Amino acid sequence: MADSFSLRNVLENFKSCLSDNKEVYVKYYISGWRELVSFMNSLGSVFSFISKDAVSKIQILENFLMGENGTHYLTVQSMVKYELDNELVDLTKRGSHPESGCRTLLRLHRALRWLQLFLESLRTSTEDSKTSVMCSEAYNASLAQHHPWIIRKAAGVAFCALPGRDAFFEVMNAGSHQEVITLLGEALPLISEVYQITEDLYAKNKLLDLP
Ligand SMILES: CCCCCCCC/C=C\CCCCCCCC(=O)N[C@@H](COP(=O)(O)O)[C@H](O)/C=C/CCCCCCCCCCCCC
Repeated sequence: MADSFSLRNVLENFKSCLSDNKEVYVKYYISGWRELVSFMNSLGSVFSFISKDAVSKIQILENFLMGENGTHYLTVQSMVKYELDNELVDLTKRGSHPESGCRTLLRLHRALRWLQLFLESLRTSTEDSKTSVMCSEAYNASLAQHHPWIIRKAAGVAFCALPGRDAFFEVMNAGSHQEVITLLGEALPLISEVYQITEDLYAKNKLLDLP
């Protein structure tokens, strides 16, 4: 299991995500995802196909942020404005901008909804709740509708390999079960706010169905 992972680090990144005027910093958004991916990697190779996809999307965004136009990628708001103003987004079908920042972040944004639902389910779970069931219910209510059959099947198989609730709480590395639950209660409003701000921005700009 990952020694360095801590739910607190995830919380800190999502806390740092929002600027005073409620813009979402790309830097902390992808740092939050990096933490989560390191956690997922510690769960075994059955999750590799998921973490590879997440890492490649994180990397695309990091490359934009570190690139010559990086100042436009400081926040999700500035990225959307820059890419739309400069016609850098494939809006209806994939073409000359297959890996725009907007479409790449949208994939992680949809996964953030899964995370929100899964963590809420964990927070309110009881001793006999099953992580595989919680994970799969969260997935079916969010990401699944954007995935083809083959990915849904593979994800279902991976969920069955999740550790039980007690082991899961242990690897979150945030103290006793009660402390983990308290921390989840602090993290969830932050994650939800980042999710909602991004959702509203994408909806306003008609970007929620980018190919
Ligand atoms: C606080 C600790 C507890 C929670 C720990 C959660 C750790 C989760 C870490 C990462 C989650 C993975 C994020 C996955 C992003 C998927 C993005 C996506 O939808 N990609 C698909 C579409 O991309 P394009 O083809 O359009 O470029 C792509 O096809 C997906 C491929 C891989 C399969 C994705 C399955 C997603 C399942 C999400 C649940 C992860 C379960 C982990 C359980 C700990």
